[in-house]
Amino acid sequence: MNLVVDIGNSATKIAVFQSGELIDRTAFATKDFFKKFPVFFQNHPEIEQAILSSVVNEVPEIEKELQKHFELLILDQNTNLPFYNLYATPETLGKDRIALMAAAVGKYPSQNVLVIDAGTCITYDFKNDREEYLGGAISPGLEMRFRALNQFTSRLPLVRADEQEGLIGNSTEGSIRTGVVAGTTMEIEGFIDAYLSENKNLTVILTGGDTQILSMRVKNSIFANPNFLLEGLNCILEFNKTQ
Ligand SMILES: Nc1ncnc2c1ncn2[C@@H]1O[C@H](COP(=O)(O)OP(=O)(O)O)[C@@H](O)[C@H]1O
Ligand SMILES: CC(C)(COP(=O)(O)O)[C@@H](O)C(=O)NCCC(=O)O
Repeated sequence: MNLVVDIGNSATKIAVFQSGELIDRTAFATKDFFKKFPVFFQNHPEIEQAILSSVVNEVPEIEKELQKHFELLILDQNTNLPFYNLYATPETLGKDRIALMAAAVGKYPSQNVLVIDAGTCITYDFKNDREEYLGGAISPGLEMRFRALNQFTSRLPLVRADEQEGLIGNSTEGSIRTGVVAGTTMEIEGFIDAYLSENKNLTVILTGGDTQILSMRVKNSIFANPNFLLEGLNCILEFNKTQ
């Protein structure tokens, strides 16, 4: 059994995989790790190996805690990967983006794949049918857009996404929701259309904390999979067992 740990900028996600299948997962604020992890671990004493991916700066205490219990692979720029990394600055590439590309290779080998991760930021990552990772894009996530409008103005309230928003917002809150949620949806559709125009056979995955709200709105054909990153971490762990 494998444990995978993904520390993002908003939340920590942990999951257990058995024979390639995700059998349990949980998510919590990273500051609660030492409260939440022991409870989760108690239910899975069979875990032997673990992988950790983090995009936040300091997690030595979490690393130590995991190393106490498991053989731990810390994902970094030197980890063996099942794809060719052509990013110009691999040393600064987010570990979460590496995991997403590993999932793309593991689940869609020999295909062009665009992975859109709607988390704190929205990342776009592309690998081609020769298993080459080329890069993509980084833009602000939904929560970040809502908070930026509130923080950088005097009069705009902090708004949250709601069930739906129209094309024409007819109130301050409605206008913000349209700008943020419909605007992000159009951004995503625009990126997908642009990638499609250059890559005829393209598989598109949407993942991250805002998968649900955005997958309901995006018109293009996509696979919504909120666990894609966790699955990629498991692929990397398995890949390194066989090296
Ligand atoms: N209950 C929730 N708590 C925090 N964020 C949430 C929640 N539900 C949805 N979200 C959205 O999910 C995003 C975080 O997604 P996630 O994939 O966990 O991000 P990260 O990997 O960057 O930590 C937030 O920016 C927010 O828009
Ligand atoms: C772009 C990110 C902040 C996304 O983080 P997330 O929204 O998943 O928490 C992260 O992948 C990161 O810190 N990247 C480093 C820069 C790069 O990938 O080039």
